[in-house]
Amino acid sequence: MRISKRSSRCTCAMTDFCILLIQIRSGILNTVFNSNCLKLERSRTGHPLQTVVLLLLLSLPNSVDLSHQLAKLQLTEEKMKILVPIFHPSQVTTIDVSQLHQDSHTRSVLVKSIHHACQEMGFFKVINHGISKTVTESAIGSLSNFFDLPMDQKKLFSSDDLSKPVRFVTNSRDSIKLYANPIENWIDLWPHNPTDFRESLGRYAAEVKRLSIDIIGAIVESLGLGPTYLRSSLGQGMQMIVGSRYPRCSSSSSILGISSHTDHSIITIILESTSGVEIMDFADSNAWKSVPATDGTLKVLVGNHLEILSNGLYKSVFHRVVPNPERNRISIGSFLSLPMEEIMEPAMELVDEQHPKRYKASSLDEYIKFLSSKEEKSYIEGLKI
Ligand SMILES: O=C(O)CCC(=O)C(=O)O
Ligand SMILES: [Fe+2]
Repeated sequence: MRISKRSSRCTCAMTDFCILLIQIRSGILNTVFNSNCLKLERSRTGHPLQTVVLLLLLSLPNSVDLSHQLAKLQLTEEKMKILVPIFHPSQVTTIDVSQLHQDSHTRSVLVKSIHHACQEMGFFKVINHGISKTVTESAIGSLSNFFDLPMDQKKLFSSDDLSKPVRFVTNSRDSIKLYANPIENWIDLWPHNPTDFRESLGRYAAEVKRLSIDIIGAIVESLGLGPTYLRSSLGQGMQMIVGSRYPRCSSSSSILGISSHTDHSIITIILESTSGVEIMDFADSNAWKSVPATDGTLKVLVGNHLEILSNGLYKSVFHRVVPNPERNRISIGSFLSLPMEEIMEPAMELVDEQHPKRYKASSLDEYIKFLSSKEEKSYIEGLKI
């Protein structure tokens, strides 16, 4: 393993607090230098890592055999893992959903935070969202039991047709897509093995749909559109549930669970058994940063159809998934959109002479057709005017 330093001058003293951004991919350690100064991020436990990392880096000539250095410093894979960059907690907005229903002042403070998070980061976390641990744990548990089934049973749900309401796919992860709203239209197509699959996943799907509608209410308000904007359509909106299992994979492997993409939805809500989501920080030279999973917390991501609605004020967030080196990772993404044929277009209230329409109208149906085409441009790029 070899590394070349872009700058050999480090202006930091050993005692300085700097942030070192290290990414371990393809067995290569990339150090990112900022203003000629090593930047050192706090570990997940909150302890600065400058001693160990600066010892490592200050001992490096321009090009060194890093494995040897790591061995010398006894930097095991376990220790290296905590060096993957994470968003500083102060950068990540956490919305206490229970407070959205308190007095109007409290709501408007939260709506402002949501506006900031959607505009600056493209995602936020939610706590006190009203979905109980029993519901989330049994959804994750049933899904995990489904993935444990022999491949021939899971493959009963495989298809080349991307528009199938239930579709199992196996590649760098196992995943199953389930259309989920209105649930009575689809649930009979879902797997019935394990026997509690429909009940556990169905319950979670219903609760996360309610939560999504609530959050979209606050998001449209944050755009100045009034909290009931879209609401009547969303009740009948298309909700896709995508359950995934990412096999445990060494952190030195180059395999990604899912590569960089944006979601088609208005918003996506992610429930996960363990960390793995990385978000592109466009305020920091498009660096990939992880957003560690925390118990009881869900992640909310801005999707393409919200980018369209907001006329580009909120951008759909680039994200990817990195497998966990210690255990399999199970996640459940809930993607809420308007009903299949209904078009999403920039809100008229956000379009004027200074802010001309920046996106063509598009429906979910068109997105699915787009997926089946071999178009090179991304869906959202193709809609830009
Ligand atoms: O597994 C996850 O946490 C996210 C999955 C995802 O980004 C997707 O299915 O679009
Ligand atoms: Fe995604």
